[in-house]
Amino acid sequence: MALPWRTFSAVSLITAYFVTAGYPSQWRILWFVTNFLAGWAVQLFGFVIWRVVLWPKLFSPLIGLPEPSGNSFFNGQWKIISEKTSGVPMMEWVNTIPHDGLIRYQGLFNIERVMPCSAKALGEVLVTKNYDFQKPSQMRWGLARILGIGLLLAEGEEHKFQRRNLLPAFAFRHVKDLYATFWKISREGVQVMTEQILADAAKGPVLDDEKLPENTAVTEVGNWASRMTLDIIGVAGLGRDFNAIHDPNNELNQTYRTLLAPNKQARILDILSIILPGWMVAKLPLKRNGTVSHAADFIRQTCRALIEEKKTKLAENKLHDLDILSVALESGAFTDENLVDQLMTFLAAGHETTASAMTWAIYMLCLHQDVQTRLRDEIRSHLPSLSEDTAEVTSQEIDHLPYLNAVCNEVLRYYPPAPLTIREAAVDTTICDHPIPKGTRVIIIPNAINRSKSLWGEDADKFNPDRWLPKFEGDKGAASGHATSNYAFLTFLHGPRSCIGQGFAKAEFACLLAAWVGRFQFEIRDKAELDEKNMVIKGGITMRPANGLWVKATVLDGW
Ligand code: HEM
Repeated sequence: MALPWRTFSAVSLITAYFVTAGYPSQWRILWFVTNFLAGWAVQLFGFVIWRVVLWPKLFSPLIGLPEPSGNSFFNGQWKIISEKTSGVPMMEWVNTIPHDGLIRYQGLFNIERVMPCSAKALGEVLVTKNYDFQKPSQMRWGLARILGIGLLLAEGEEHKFQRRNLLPAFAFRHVKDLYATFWKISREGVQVMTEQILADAAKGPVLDDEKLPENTAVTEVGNWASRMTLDIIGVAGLGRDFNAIHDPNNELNQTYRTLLAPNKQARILDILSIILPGWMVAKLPLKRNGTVSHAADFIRQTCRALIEEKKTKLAENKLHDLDILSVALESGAFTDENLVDQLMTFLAAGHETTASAMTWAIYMLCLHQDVQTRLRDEIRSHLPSLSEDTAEVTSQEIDHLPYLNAVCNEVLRYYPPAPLTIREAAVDTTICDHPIPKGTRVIIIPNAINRSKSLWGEDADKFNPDRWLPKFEGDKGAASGHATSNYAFLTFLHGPRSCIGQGFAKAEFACLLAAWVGRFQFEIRDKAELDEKNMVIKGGITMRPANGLWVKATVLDGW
């Protein structure tokens, strides 16, 4: 729906030129400007009538696809979409609107969106016709400032090249050697968290006149999770300890917190980018644009310095590190600037997502105390105590804890950290034989698909880690949570644009969760949040509790 401002300007210029050609020279500039503006206004009016009314209501080939009822005349379902968390209205639509794999809905200015909902439709968009569907240029512009044009934002041949050359760094044979690092940093994080909780508990553990049990304090877990995942991606991804665990004021940590904090101006810029080109939005004189530029410069500089360090080591033949950057650097496939873009991508894509998963895991364990106890029993009886400073864990030990993996998978299904993602048809194409015109927005919504009853069964809406455990010897369905298709679990997407860091993230998440649950007992601070409907969620690229997740954490003895 981006405004064709170049065409409008060209047509207005040409029209104004010819219309005013015979005017006396003293009036000519005034009439030229008036004609130019009038030309723009007429075209804009025509464009709005065509795009907002005529196309979506009378001409679009998408008319006739199942859609939610109660559209507003000009803004479709925008009110409900903007009020609720990303993907939440679609969670209801996917289960209540009868469909053959596609649902159409309209957003702001009736812009049409298509949501693939069946395994066949998702398979076409994500795998067989993957390169027919690209990330919209407006979205790429916005994100490229913080992520660089790394793997996440590259398209077509450039994407294929980058993916091929980065895949070895994320292969299991490589990631399995990183488990020891994940465990070491998880243990370090839990030690610092333990000290803080015991210190707060010693100050007088009182919450709204309620006396807390011994060794218990109130803490916000999202912040701890972000600091630990930032240090993990630092060491295991880039070979640098950012020290965010020990220093909450660490500049990189603060930079990401500022970028990701809910912000009115950021929301305005997002909405403007629906109609204006990305570069124009980035130049608007708003404070938020300055903050983003400043943050992006700092992140870019940090990444550049890291690459310089590694290159020096490589030149001196001293590069034997296991981190992802070292493997990518040794491949020799990337220029320095391209590596900077990749690092910026790994930093952002690789820490907030796992921190979101950790936050939702703790929330779910607060709501399901039986799951928390059962998980702790498994962890304490199979993994070395955190007090053993030199104890290491291997991929074998972590990957063979059935309940730990079941809980991790169920959290990732139930609260996917990236709730939705957007594609745009780059050519006229089809999904499930239905024509999809070039430019159509296709919205892939893990938040909705992961809870689709037609794919998961009637209990799709229930948090139940047991669905990931075998029901009998040799039960192959356990690996996919007993869903009817692999496409039912969309948390990391599928196909050539699926999350390249999936194996890394799952291992990191399992290590962190095991260390936290082995050491602490968690209870929700605000009892109202025991009802999920009362949990206010901040949507966006990743999904988190809007006001943080505040819990009562008790340091437990004996492990
Ligand atoms: C629980 C944690 C994570 C989740 C839920 C997650 C989810 C996703 C999703 C949904 C995508 C596809 C986005 C799109 O195409 O619109 C993606 C892509 C990507 N992720 Fe992750 N991610 C996680 C962790 C990580 C980690 C730890 C790394 C790096 C170390 C990483 C690196 C990437 C990269 C580079 C891409 C782009 C892949 C491509 O386009 O070829 N992610 N991730």
